[in-house]
Amino acid sequence: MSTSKFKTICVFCGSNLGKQKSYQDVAIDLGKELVMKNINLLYGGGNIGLMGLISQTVFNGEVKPVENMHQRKAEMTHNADAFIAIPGGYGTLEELFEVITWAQLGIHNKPVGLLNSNGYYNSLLSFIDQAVEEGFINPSARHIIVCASNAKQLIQKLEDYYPCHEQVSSKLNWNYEQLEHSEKKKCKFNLNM
Ligand SMILES: C/C(=C\CNc1ncnc2c1ncn2[C@@H]1O[C@H](COP(=O)(O)O)[C@@H](O)[C@H]1O)CO
Repeated sequence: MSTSKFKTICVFCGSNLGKQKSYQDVAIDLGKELVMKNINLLYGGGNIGLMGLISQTVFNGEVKPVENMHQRKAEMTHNADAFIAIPGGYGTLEELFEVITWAQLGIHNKPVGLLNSNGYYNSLLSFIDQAVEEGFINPSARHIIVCASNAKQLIQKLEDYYPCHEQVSSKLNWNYEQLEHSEKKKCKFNLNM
């Protein structure tokens, strides 16, 4: 069993299974990768859809009852070392954008990964690029999202990204352009820019 920089990763994922088997495969693959790297899974708590699949793959773990959605999200954000979104619907998107927004505001400095299985998130990523082009998303904040098409690669990227991420967010509140040259170089490498 290998180890990771992350003790706990929070996964946002669909309460539906999706129409293609590849979406189910990605939930199972991510679950296996977490087990292999000895990383705890934190997730919404439902036993349906991709949520159910990933939790069955990882464990029959502790269930912590919460009062409401807000408390659940606060617990998830507080207790995770990193976040990963896999395919899902409105709930998944809402959770993903919330942690991105909080990273942008400097509320947390935990890495955020997007598991773009089967190109599921291609159109979302194109939209975000358009929002950057149109001046609504800061180019430095575009790089809050770390993408990969498989679980192993994504966790590796998030681990590589970790020190650089802390540098960017704590020193400069995500203003990449103001980084020292040496820091920029390191970020370019880590963020695949
Ligand atoms: C209470 C039960 C099922 C109700 N469904 C959910 N339970 C827990 N978490 C959920 C549930 N539905 C959505 N979520 C959260 O949103 C994400 C999935 O939403 P999507 O719209 O399907 O993308 C997921 O990450 C959850 O955190 C009985 O178990």
